[in-house]
Amino acid sequence: MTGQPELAQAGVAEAPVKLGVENVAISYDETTVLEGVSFDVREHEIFGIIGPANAGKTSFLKAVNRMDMFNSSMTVDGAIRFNGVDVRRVRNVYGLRQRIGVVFPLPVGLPMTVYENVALSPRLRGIRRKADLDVIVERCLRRAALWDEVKDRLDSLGSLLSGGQQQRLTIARALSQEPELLMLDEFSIAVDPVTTMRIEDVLKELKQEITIVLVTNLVQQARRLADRTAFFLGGQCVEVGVTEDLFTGEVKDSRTRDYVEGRFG
Ligand SMILES: Nc1ncnc2c1ncn2[C@@H]1O[C@H](COP(=O)(O)OP(=O)(O)OP(=O)(O)O)[C@@H](O)[C@H]1O
Repeated sequence: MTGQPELAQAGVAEAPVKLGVENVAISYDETTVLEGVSFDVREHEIFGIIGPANAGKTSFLKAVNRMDMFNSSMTVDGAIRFNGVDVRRVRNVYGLRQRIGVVFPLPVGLPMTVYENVALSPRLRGIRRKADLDVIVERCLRRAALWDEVKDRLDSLGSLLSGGQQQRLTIARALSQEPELLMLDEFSIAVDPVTTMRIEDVLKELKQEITIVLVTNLVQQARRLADRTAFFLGGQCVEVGVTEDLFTGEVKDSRTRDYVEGRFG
């Protein structure tokens, strides 16, 4: 757990806890891939999670989003509280997922047009007027730094866009849910550096409105964006700290310094 001075330094001290993680362990069948993970993500914080492959980062996001429901081999122990309520006690998982948007590394385009990909969620929320949907679709596509490239082909299938465009479409789709918490898993894997920077700018703006958990293999991306960062390694959360501290050597565990300095991973 992080102490209050750290929170104050990261500028998130006063914010309520959005995601409370307590002693979480995740296993697939008999194999434990993550254990003993505890931290709080505060409202309007960008909370980074860094760590090498197989550290358990994606599994953690899946547990928050209750994907264990669809994978009988996946077991989650401990508590993950969203707005104070354990996600495993939430009956309406569909409703939970509306409030927690997730963008996974490889784009998963729904077999729909660009427009419908983004309009689907607002429609399901009951927004029917075309003019209202148009405004939402444009806003989400602009925020995902995609509007200029697709504004003349909104009726094309999303699957016909390039890989990087599809990735941005998944971001636009996640934003169209108006989530309270947005979790991004290596969103820039298929996106060029210029577009990555544009999306990073959007995330900085978005944190005024929502909370963001950012899993990234790019440690400098965590440095640019995250208020606090957790370092996962080999299925454990080695430490949580103010991001800038982790990059200036003020670490509790020397493995964190070695990782951010590129000595392994
Ligand atoms: N559905 C699954 N069934 C069985 N094992 C899994 C499953 N998903 C992940 N694992 C295992 O869990 C461990 C952690 O994987 P996870 O994807 O959570 O790590 P990660 O830190 O996100 O890695 P990367 O950066 O490579 O995406 C790995 O050993 C992986 O093989």
